[in-house]
Amino acid sequence: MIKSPLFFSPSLPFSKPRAKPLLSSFSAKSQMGPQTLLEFMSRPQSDSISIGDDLAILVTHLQSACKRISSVVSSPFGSEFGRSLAAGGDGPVSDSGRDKPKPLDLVSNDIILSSLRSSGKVAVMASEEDGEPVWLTDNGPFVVVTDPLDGSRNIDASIPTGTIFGIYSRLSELDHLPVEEKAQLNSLQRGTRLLAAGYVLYSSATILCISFGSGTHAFTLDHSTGEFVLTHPTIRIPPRGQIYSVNDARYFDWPDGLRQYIDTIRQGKGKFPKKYSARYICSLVADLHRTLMYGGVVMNPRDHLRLVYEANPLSFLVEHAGGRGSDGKTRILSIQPVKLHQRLPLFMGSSEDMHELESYDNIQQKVNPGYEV
Ligand SMILES: O=P(O)(O)OC[C@H]1O[C@](O)(COP(=O)(O)O)[C@@H](O)[C@@H]1O
Repeated sequence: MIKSPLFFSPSLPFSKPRAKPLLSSFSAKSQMGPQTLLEFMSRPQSDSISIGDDLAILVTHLQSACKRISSVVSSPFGSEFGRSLAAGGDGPVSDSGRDKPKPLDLVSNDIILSSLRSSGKVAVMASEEDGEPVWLTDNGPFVVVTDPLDGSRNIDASIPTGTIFGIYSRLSELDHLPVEEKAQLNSLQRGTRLLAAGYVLYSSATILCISFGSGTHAFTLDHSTGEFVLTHPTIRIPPRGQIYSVNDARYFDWPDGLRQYIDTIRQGKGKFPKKYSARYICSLVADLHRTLMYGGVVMNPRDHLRLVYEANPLSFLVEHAGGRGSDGKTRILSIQPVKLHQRLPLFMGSSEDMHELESYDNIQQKVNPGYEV
């Protein structure tokens, strides 16, 4: 049974979540209305997987953090508003080859960090916004990897953005190591070890998509109650789509294999004899969400996206929806990370489309002239 309170008070200005005391109170089937995320977590996922109280508490804190981020990104007062909500405000970030962060990235990072800290369940958080992982508490059972606000380069144009997260068990066999070392090693676990992963899409709707290792499920934020409610149970990505998603202004920097693949499916000459359409938002969570719904492939063929907190959590979701995530040669989840901000090409999508794409062999873009937009 859960002993600690499930909700910390996010004091949202526009919608107040109805605080409910304990996860155990959700174990009975909801009598009215759609199933909330809390109710969902109180049920066994499958014969082999049930979500323990500790993990449910952590996810509850994470979803509260994402509701706050949702308010921040949609606020007319922008980052000033976000700054006042965030626990620690912004601050200097060391550059270890990462892109220059925008203010709302930092605000979102602070919100996530503060929610993980107050959950009491997280030993270490590794974020896109921090040069090194942050150690939180020695006996926290979990490790969280996150990109707090992906796609923020487009935020001034109100393009959808997203939070990405992955949850691992803390490796207790490393407990004796110095803090910096165990923080690093805990954060560099292979994707196959993920316990859960998810994203939150901030778009016309705020959607939390999550997998605990048995199916991928999406919940939509009901602004009238402040609850995420189950709207897309057990998502199955269609085995074939008719959409490819890539920044094809880079066509002339692509290797032959990728060009041939795109040329072929555009003309309807691939294994699926229909002409494909292109869709590219340039916001990874939004492009992936559409791909999960409609099928097809979403890709960034150059070494740009990060293995630990982008490719792994998203590939976990795709695999549990019946699709595939790859770097063009290797299954993403099987790659051993060697550094926190490691970048790689990323291809995800419908199983048959991915199979066809990977059969072209030479699809990873090695040329990178340093694009400015
Ligand atoms: O410039 P490209 O290669 O099209 O990359 C776009 C991708 O970069 C991202 O913006 C992430 O990169 P940043 O973290 O540098 O913003 C994704 O959301 C998007 O899919």
